[in-house]
Amino acid sequence: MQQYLDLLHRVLETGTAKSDRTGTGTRSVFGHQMRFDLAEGFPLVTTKKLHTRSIIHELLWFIAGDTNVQYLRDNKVTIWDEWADDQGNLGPVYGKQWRSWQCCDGRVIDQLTDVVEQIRTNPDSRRLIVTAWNPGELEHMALPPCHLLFQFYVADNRLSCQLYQRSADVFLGVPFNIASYALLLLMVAQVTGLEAGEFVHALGDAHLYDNHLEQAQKQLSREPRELPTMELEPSVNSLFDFKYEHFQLTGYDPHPHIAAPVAV
Ligand SMILES: Nc1nc(=O)c2c([nH]1)NC[C@@H]1CN(c3ccc(C(=O)N[C@@H](CCC(=O)O)C(=O)O)cc3)CN21
Ligand SMILES: O=c1ccn([C@H]2C[C@H](O)[C@@H](COP(=O)(O)O)O2)c(=O)[nH]1
Repeated sequence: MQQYLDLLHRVLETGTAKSDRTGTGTRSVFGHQMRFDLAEGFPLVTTKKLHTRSIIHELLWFIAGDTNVQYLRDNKVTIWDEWADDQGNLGPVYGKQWRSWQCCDGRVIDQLTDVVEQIRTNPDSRRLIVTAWNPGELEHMALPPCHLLFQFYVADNRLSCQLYQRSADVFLGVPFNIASYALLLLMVAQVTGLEAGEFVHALGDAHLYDNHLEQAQKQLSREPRELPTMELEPSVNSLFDFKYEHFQLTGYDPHPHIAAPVAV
């Protein structure tokens, strides 16, 4: 995961001090690209231990179209708790926009179902896009989407995916985001009968919060290790049939976890 360490290094060395909505303060750079070839292994940060259970459950929860944290709580995933209201609702966040985007003429669009169908039937399309940035609904969301638009691309029987992330918490959020989209790419590749190609990650405001700087330095002092392998149950042929038990991670041997406070 040299790509990730390069990003940490760039933000630490060249980032501009910038205030932010949470009042924490950040070091920030604007515009960064990372590329991960899934043939080289599953891109899970090895310089600190990541909680893959949270990453998998969060992705299954997005794909199910769910926007209430109850499913996450039932599975002991707490990463969205700070943003939920007292009923556990987050408003029309990712799950709603991916699976049931509401049009003003009353139609409801299932972008995920549509994009999988388009990859199968029209793989050369340059419109293989899912977007969560719904300006008409932003004010009702607990947090406007950070990973807000992704595009698929098929060439040489390989499926690639590029994500645009407007705002990136480099220490806590980004390792989750990379693993989550790499997993989504593996899942969509399997159900469309393609090989997984590259995950391309484009960042807008890429920042380290001021209370994550020591933790970032600590990671940079560690030697990256070999990437693990993620295997999916091969009999699953619909994106909506994946369950937690269908994912098997092997060969993950990270350095110890590094705790950091999340900016709310
Ligand atoms: N400031 C901020 N950063 C984020 O990354 C973020 C938000 N806010 N708000 C919405 C979601 C929630 N996400 C989060 C929230 C918390 C962790 C976190 O605390 N991670 C710890 C513990 C992991 C766990 O409990 O599973 C970590 O060490 O990775 C990660 C992603 C990503 N998003
Ligand atoms: O998937 C995610 C979700 C959120 N983040 C981070 C990026 C920012 O630090 C905050 C959001 O604050 P804004 O003021 O709305 O930009 O959450 C992330 O990195 N990844």
